[in-house]
Amino acid sequence: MSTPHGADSEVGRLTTVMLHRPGNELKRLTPRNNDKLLFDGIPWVNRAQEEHDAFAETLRGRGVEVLYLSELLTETLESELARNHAITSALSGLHLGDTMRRYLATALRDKSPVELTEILIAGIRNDEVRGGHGLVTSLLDPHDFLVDPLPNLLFTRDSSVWIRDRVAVTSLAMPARKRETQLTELIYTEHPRFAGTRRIHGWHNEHVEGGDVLLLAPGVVAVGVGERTTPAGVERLARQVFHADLAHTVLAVPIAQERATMHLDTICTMVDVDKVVMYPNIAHTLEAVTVTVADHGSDENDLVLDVSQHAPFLVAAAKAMQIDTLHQIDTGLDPVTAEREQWDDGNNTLALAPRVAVAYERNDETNERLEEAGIEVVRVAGSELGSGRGGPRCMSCPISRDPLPQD
Ligand SMILES: NC(=O)NCCC[C@H](N)C(=O)O
Repeated sequence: MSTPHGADSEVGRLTTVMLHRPGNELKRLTPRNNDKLLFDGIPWVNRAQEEHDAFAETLRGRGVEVLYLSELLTETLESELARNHAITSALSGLHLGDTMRRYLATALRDKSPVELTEILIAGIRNDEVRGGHGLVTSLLDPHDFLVDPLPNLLFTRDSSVWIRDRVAVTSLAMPARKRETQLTELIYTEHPRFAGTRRIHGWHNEHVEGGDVLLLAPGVVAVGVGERTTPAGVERLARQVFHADLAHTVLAVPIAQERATMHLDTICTMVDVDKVVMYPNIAHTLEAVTVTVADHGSDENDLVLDVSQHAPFLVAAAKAMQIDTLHQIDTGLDPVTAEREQWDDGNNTLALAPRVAVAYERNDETNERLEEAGIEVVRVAGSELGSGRGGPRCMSCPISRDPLPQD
């Protein structure tokens, strides 16, 4: 029997989370490729691992079961079907050519689940391959990747998101991250722990990234629309959650298409049932479009959506959540500190329960604001982890949260 999983809020007591401990994929980053691979610097890998281990230990210390994506993947790859599937998808890139694709397919089939996991995550560089040489490899640079490394797998938030008892495998927008969802989809499809889990969305659908999806309250889902999640992505997700009866309201929240605000959770996260920590420099201009069901129709595509005018985000959110006010706690102190701490993921907190949130220790002012508002701040180090531009929420995919207590 598989364990029931799922979450219907951002702040219900966190019981199980999926993390990815950064590994050799981070050692692939160089000053030549870090922009393309979506890192703002070259992390010191050992220190990043220490910081990540401390983060995981903090969660365990609070009673959270920590699952590692790489361990789930290795267990998944015990199945020959899953192994073949993983190899075929990893080698589907059109840059490989038939000669190298054939060579790698044969070579990878001989690898153990542990070795294959490592290769799927850390990638393969042209100069690391002994056979299969031909036209393509002689024209590629020795440092070019035949299979791209996945340094952003660290941010498990983005490649899948649980909405009630369903998991949405997302569809990542940036080329450097596309392969991540091949792995999450495989885990959720083939790993025995997730047997029987029903899925929505998928990597072949319109772009939706987990960092844009906030479960504001049971039945209310906010979705940022900007650099990553597209307008068509939020429409697809809305159709699916309404059709599966996972929510009654979706709030589509336009955010600036910039790196600093790549996901909704870079500017706003929940720390209590009625409190968000939010970037004040945009708080007053942030808007939302409220989407509900006008007619369920006979299937997902036939469902008719009711779409409101744009309204202030905090007002639209409170209305959908049926609360008087969604309170805002500001990032930083003054606009410049706020900008610095927003960049360093001051907004990107991970709630462990109502009024308990994990945050990067470096964001002194934001953490003080949170404490003044009655939030327990569980501080973790992120000097190296932060170079990928993600904080505690980005680095965690909640697999189970307790339902919120009824009052
Ligand atoms: N939810 C998040 O904001 N995730 C952080 C993703 C950072 C990663 N380097 C990226 O650019 O996609």
